[in-house]
Amino acid sequence: MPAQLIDGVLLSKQLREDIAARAAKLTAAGKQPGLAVILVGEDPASQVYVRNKVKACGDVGFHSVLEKYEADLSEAALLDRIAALNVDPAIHGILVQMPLPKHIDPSKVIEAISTAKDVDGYSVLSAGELMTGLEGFRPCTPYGCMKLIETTGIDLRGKHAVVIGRSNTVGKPMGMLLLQANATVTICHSATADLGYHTRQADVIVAAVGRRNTLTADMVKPGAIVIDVGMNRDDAGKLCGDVDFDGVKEVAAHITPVPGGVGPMTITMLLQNTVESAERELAKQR
Ligand SMILES: Nc1nc(=O)c2c([nH]1)NC[C@@H]1CN(c3ccc(C(=O)N[C@@H](CCC(=O)O)C(=O)O)cc3)C=[N+]21
Repeated sequence: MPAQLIDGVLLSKQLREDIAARAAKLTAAGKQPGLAVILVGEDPASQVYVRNKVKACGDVGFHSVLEKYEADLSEAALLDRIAALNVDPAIHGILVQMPLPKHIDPSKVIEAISTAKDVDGYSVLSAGELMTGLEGFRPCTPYGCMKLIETTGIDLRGKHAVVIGRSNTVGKPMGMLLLQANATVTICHSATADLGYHTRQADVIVAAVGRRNTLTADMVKPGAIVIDVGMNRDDAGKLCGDVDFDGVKEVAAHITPVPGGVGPMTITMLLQNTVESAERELAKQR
């Protein structure tokens, strides 16, 4: 296959070694990094994700707590738990797994998390910090995508990057990070008239739609970098991304697989944000 595989498992392993070393230092200084993960309801996919996050914490020497609640937990009770975790000195990151049950307003919940512990980077303030280039937590998935792109050694300055998808958690922050790296950025979405017209001009394509086969080989310029954020199931029930991997790998120069690409990096950047949060906390005390 002409395209080189960008291996998110390998990169995660390398980055997690550094995170573990930083965690060990913090622990020795009496400030072991701590992550609280809150899951409301029994969504089976969410159960798997939060278990992976908690396991990853253990692997790098973090303290972690997994709080599981029934789907009928009240919004007020959830907000109370967040208020307690906000002032818990053993906790440096708070992650409320999305999606939440319908009777809970996700935006109220996200904004209740102390900005200093918003390791998902989902709050309005974190979004503003990203947009204005201030220090703060970057959303884990787009942040991980940037790290994956960096491994190619290709400088994004002056390159044309096309993001497919405009969600608050991936598409929009992805556009901002690419812009900060001096790329020329186009954000495409469901109302884009001719998606292929845009993607064929792209040096970098980030597909974050949630629909398989959104990006096919005829839509890709030879030599492009293709990052696949999608998490879908094919007809056989196998995990697949938004990109027609088998076709696109013959055209692109670099491509991420699903699984083994963006997914593991999302968790790695969550760990990185959490260790950074603990480091900032320690620096404040000194
Ligand atoms: N507050 C919040 N923060 C999140 O970061 C968040 C969330 N809610 N809700 C759901 C999405 C989804 N997400 C994934 C993370 C890792 C993998 C991952 O590790 N995927 C593996 C495969 C896992 C498998 O085999 O199922 C891979 O791509 O190789 C997937 C999905 C984080 N999310």
